[in-house]
Amino acid sequence: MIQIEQVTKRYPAKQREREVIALQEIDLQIEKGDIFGIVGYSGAGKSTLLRLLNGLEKPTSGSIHVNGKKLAVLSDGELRVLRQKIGMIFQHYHLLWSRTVRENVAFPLEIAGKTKREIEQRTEELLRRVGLWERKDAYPSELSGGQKQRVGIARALANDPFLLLCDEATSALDPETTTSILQLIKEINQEMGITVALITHEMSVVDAICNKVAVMETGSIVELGEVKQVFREPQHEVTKRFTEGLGGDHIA
Ligand SMILES: Nc1ncnc2c1ncn2[C@@H]1O[C@H](COP(=O)(O)OP(=O)(O)OP(=O)(O)O)[C@@H](O)[C@H]1O
Repeated sequence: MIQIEQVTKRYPAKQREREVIALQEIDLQIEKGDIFGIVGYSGAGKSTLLRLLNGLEKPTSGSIHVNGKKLAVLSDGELRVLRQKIGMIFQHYHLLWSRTVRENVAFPLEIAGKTKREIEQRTEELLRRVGLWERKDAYPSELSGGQKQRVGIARALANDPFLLLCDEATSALDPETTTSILQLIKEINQEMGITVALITHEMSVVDAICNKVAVMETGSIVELGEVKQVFREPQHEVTKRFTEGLGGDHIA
């Protein structure tokens, strides 16, 4: 589904600052149905990789194919259509604070030009799915962190994405809420067949729901493979540090 080949991303030097090589010769494949974890410390290049995946930025060199289409050759219009089919959730939710829960979920449907009736139906369906229909008229400021992330998830699913990108989606949540949000992401993956790519600095998140993992350090992937295998025999120092003391609370 996603093929990343020899991708390098450089940010040119600015006054007094040197050029940054955010990603260096990255090779990565994400297959349909994966819950793919990308883990690394701050500055490793995870967010840059996510921005390249949804076409927000272009690689300096190398190629990215999504569903067989090379991103670099898509027109702005084609990229926009593709991006409607890529849902995204964020650490700080990025909700519209002046809109109710229902209106937040309706927003991407309005942009996609759906009819009022379609929007009403789909919004109700999604809010019921994430367990927030009762709070449909609340404003984000009236919700807990976990509830806000459920709104974010419902909004991300609005246009039937084939891919869900999660940017530190549970990093602002307490452990119990984290477990329930990860459970929901897992269910979405299994029930709706949506492929998930998530970035995190917490190996416990990878442990809980991912089947594959890439460990990043300073712009490179230092370890890659099936989660079980990587956890059983971590090879790289960074992976060893990340996997130390993990108990293996996998969500089935
Ligand atoms: N727009 C930009 N211009 C210049 N440098 C950038 C830009 N975006 C990212 N970088 C640099 O690229 C490197 C990788 O950053 P990135 O945000 O991808 O890492 P990360 O692993 O997501 O870290 P964090 O977890 O802190 O978000 C860092 O050195 C960062 O300073």
